Amino acid sequence: MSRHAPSPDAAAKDGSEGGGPTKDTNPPAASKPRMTVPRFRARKRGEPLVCLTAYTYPMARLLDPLCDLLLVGDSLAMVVHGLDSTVPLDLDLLLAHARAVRRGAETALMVVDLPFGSYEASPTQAFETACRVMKETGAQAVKLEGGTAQAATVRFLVDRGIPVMGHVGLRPQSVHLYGGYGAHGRNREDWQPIIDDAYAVADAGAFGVVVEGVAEPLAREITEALAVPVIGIGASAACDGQVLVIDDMLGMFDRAPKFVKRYAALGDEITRAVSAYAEDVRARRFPGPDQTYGLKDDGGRS
Ligand SMILES: Nc1nc(=O)c2c([nH]1)NC[C@@H]1CN(c3ccc(C(=O)N[C@@H](CCC(=O)O)C(=O)O)cc3)CN21
Ligand SMILES: CC(C)C(=O)C(=O)O
Ligand SMILES: [Mg+2]
Repeated sequence: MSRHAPSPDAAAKDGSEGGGPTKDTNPPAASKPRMTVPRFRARKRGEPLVCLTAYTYPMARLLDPLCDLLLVGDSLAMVVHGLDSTVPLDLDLLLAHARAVRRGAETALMVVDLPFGSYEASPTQAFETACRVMKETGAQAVKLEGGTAQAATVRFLVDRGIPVMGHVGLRPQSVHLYGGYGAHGRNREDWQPIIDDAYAVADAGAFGVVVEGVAEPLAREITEALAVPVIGIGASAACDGQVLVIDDMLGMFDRAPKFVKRYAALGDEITRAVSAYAEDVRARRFPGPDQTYGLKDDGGRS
């Protein structure tokens, strides 16, 4: 199976991560052709797009055959590193996770968030950061938060060959401006700036737009208006696809947003497994005979 094919390495700068030749695409799997930006864009109003975040190699391996898009989200800061928001996330830390994900992402479209402070100052700053993402991780696209205010930057990157996803509505990097992670657009008089944001990034050449934390009728209006896929998170089933933070939907993160559906309770499962291990160790039940080396000439044991 393609899952067990050798995993090509992305362009890691240092030899400590396995080196390997520089490749920007993996060989396509037999059953699932590699998702590309044009294929993704062509799914507008088609079969809904399945998207999830991934932060590590083993998780990327598991999700890749099941998803259209894997996002190395800046939610990494909160979910994996225990920070209070995405604001402090360090670019180099994100790049290291993105390189790991790239090794497990064979067919899904791989997108990496630009961290807070790494792109907002100018199109040039954004281009320099996005270049590092593309060259050092092997990602196919970047995502950045913002609408009208970032439209010139989106255009600048796309004109220079870097595919961009927009992210409008609830923008977690602006948490301190809003004072929290509340939903947006729950009153019709608040809709226009969000609609303007979505149009602005799409007109600037974004191949898709994440819409987060908005009321259903607004999500529907944006989805119907844009010519590119709208990926919702806490934004109703009206969108062209959905994205969730993987740890939230697996029940591994205890501060998951209210809009998350839990498809598993892996946190509980880990507690159960580790409790059983702890009891076994304390009772000297583990390791048992099957997990113990004997002497080579001892007969039954290996
Ligand atoms: N684990 C995780 N999942 C996410 O979806 C996610 C992150 N982290 N980090 C970055 C942002 C932050 N997100 C969040 C976080 C919390 C709520 C939430 O609980 N909202 C409450 C209101 C809270 C408030 O008013 O401050 C709600 O009822 O919608 C929503 C989105 C979405 N993103
Ligand atoms: C959930 C999504 C859209 C995201 O931006 C993230 O995980 O950082
Ligand atoms: Mg993000």
